[in-house]
Amino acid sequence: MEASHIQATGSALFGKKGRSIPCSSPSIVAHRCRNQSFSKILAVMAPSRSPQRPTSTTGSVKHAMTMTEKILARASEKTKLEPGENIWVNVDVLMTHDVCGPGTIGIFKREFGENAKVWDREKIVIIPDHYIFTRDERANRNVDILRDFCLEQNIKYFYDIKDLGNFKANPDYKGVCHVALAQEGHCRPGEVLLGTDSHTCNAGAFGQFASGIGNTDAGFVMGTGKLLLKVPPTLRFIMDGEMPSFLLAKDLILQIIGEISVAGATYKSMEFVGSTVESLSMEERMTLCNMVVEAGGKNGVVPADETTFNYLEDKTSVEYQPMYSDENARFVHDYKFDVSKLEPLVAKPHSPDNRALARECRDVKIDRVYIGSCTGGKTEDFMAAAKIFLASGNKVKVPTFLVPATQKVWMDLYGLPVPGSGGKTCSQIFENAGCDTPTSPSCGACLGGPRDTYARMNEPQVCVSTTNRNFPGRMGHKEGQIYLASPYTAAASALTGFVTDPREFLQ
Ligand SMILES: CC(C)[C@H](C(=O)O)[C@@H](O)C(=O)O
Repeated sequence: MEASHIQATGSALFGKKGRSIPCSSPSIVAHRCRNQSFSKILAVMAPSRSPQRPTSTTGSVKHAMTMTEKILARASEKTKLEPGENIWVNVDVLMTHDVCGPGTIGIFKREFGENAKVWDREKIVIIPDHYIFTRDERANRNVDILRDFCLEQNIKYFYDIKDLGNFKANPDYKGVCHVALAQEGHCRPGEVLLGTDSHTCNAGAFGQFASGIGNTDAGFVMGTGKLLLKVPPTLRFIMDGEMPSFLLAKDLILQIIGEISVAGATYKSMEFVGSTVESLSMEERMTLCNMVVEAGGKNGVVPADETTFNYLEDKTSVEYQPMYSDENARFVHDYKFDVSKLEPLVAKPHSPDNRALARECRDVKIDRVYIGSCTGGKTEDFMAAAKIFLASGNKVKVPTFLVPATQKVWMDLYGLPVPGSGGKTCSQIFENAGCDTPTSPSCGACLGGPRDTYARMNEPQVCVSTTNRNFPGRMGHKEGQIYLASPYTAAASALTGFVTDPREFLQ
């Protein structure tokens, strides 16, 4: 098979329990390596910036490729390809949710027939998450349509919710699809994940090619497992320098989008490298990749490393093969950042590239704070907010809404001790600070939703939010004003009632 050339020197297979199998000759080496320790193999494999690291290359090294190109080459059974080429890609995972699932299913049935079977019942992941806790009948019906379809097709991964009154009574229910995909082990290096949601790019944090697609494309994938894709050229973002204690990945991506604009990466891959990126946790890498689409990017990728493999260790038993850019791969442009010099940022209304320093917006009086969504509703996002509340010891001055992304995040808020708090959980710290009680996990008011959605902006208010978009009307009211910010900045702003630089509380 042509694709085996891509697996040459320095690439590796990872499988059950995180074992890596360098595959310069896959079958032979896989066997030989079984006795090596995990850490020893990683020393050869992990994409450290040391010059000794062998880059993964194509069979011939004559045709250097970026990691995105390599993933797409493998998925299209080619040895090489060029940006701009149209290729048929074999999809590893297709994700859909309650907003786009019914449309996708409708197209699948129309094009393939009422009695057609999906291409692979184990590769389709269906996650109700958007408009869940609402009395809106059409929204409720969307979830029913997903349930009927999953039953009919015997879909293996359907994270259902039936009891809307108590999310905990639904053990299968997860919450926000992008976070659930990661937590449930569907994000794997070297694979192709397509989803009917623009923030599907979130999974690029795992070194996966992950991109949002429309319902028509998704209907086609559902029937065939394939999609015609144009190979994107790659922009590289090199982030070096020690990350100051008052910054989070949200600041990094707001910095980038402010730099290149909301159209700056249109139909391009964004590859994030550098010592700062390597130092980020998986959740922080997700925040970085999640907002790639806000710069127009087709996908974002972080090279998989020990942090990735450790995260995946207890989450998947599927074998995967990380891909890494060749040393002489072609990048359209390199953007370099000294992260040690950056400051906390916000994106002012009404565009994610309307960048400003948080400290320069101290005169902006706010009405509320929202912490949640695929971008800013993960466990570490809440831990960060709790750190600020703990440091201040004061109460919030504006209503502060907390929407955990998933059921697991919700449990973490009630179960994990916040470092340096003497054993307090996030939920206790939030209660002491006077925040609203963390609500049921879902996309919540990130994109407005039906009028009865928790924390929806039904008035023309000003909100500091850890979400991803601040377009007019995004969180409800069309005259609402949204300042996108990190969880640090959001918590600091909640404490003062103005847009606030978190250094006011962290130093
Ligand atoms: C509903 C869905 C199609 C949409 C998206 O694709 O991004 C939503 O998740 C959003 O964040 O705006």
